[in-house]
Amino acid sequence: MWSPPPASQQVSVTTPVPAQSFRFATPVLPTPAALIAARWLFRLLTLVVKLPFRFPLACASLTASVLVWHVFGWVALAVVWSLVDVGLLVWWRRRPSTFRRWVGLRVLATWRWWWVYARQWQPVLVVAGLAETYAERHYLPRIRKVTCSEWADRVRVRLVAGTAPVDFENRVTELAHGFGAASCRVTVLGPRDVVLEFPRHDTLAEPIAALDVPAVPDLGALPVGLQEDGTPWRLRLHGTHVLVVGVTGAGKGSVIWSAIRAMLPAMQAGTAQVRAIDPKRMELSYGRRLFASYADDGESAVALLEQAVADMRGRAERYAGRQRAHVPTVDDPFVVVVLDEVAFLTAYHPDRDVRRRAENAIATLTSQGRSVGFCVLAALQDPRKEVMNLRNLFPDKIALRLDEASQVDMVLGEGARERGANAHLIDPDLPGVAFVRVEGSPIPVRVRAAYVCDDDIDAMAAGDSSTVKASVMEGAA
Ligand SMILES: Nc1ncnc2c1ncn2[C@@H]1O[C@H](COP(=O)(O)OP(=O)(O)OP(=O)(O)O)[C@@H](O)[C@H]1O
Repeated sequence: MWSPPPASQQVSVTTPVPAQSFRFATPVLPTPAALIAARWLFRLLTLVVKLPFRFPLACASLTASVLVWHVFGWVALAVVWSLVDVGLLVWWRRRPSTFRRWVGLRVLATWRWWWVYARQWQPVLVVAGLAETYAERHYLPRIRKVTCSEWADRVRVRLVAGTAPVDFENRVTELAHGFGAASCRVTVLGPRDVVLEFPRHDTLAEPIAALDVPAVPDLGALPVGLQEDGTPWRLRLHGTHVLVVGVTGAGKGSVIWSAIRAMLPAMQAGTAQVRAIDPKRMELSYGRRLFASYADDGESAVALLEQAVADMRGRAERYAGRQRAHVPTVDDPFVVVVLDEVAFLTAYHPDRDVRRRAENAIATLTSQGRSVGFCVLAALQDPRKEVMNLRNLFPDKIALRLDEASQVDMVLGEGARERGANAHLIDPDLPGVAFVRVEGSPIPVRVRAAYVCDDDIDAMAAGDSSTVKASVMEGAA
């Protein structure tokens, strides 16, 4: 006997008809072989046309070689190439730096483009989640160019339309590991145009000796060390406040001393002065003679801070309605209050009154001192709010080696760790290495402070010592 199919038995007459009751499937048609061949031919032609633009030197050499061989024979070709080789050898011996720039680094870039990036591009990007899919087709960001500098590879990338550079910024760790580099930095050049920078070796692995003292210090850009790309790391003090954060032994002292050293001629001329607070009595006491005032216990530190606040207010009153910016002079010097281990005053001091007064004074100086020529340069081990709730009053921060990953964003601002500022992973054997944000760029830069040893501080304190004089002359040159 006939019985209805089981499915129809389950559907009641009142059940609404689902929207998907009819499904249209895209018909699958076999692509004609001629079309596939035409497509491959088109690709080949595009490659042939693009090749001379991409590798002009290699294509020109190949074409010239073929012509010489065709017209004059293989002996002539061998002679020409021997002469070229001798020429290159002479160039390399006589001008190694230009040879390296024009030949060495270009050959290296071609090799790295092919061996490291082109070969591994697809797997690394797919696994890192940077490949996009739309209408069942896969889209990959495209490598436009690979160039090499002395220390890093720069891979210029064209993004897939509809994606953003932040996708790459959030995957810097995956990219660095994927391409066998220690780190990866993303720089945005324009719409859909980014550069990925992969260091080939650590340029900051060796300690940097104390830098030459500049003859005329620029208080807005004091040389205190080197950036990862080998250019000077310049620290701005005039018009800002700086917080240096790092665990014990991270090298906070080297940042402070490098800044003081770079200001030395201005201090000697009387247009800048340093007032130092040194609760540990280990860091700044050594160069005590250099400072306009010095304090090493709670009471005297608070007195020093309150005096700075009073001086700042006096200056602000004089300037009111007459002058909007501070220009360092002997009468109105630029004042830097250096505070080693600021948490001693704001969190650890047993006297509550000292803590409260210190916090008030630091907050007043950092919120009102910039425009009248007062700067606070403070060092701190633990950046958590319970220890130091004034950290947001410091516009510029330096992250030396930190204890925990979560502290990176506390110091350098949100997103810094995602953009590659792995301050918690800095090698303990590299004191003085830090991440900073330089003006005008959201990308953290890796830097290393120069190490100012006790002899350098002695020479600085002596003032007229030959060491400092010599470096002043070199700086001027
Ligand atoms: N820039 C640097 N380059 C090379 N070595 C450095 C550098 N800075 C510091 N060091 C070395 O690391 C040691 C510790 O540095 P430093 O005292 O400056 O650290 P710190 O962060 O101030 O530590 P703490 O908070 O305990 O005072 C120094 O004695 C020195 O040997």
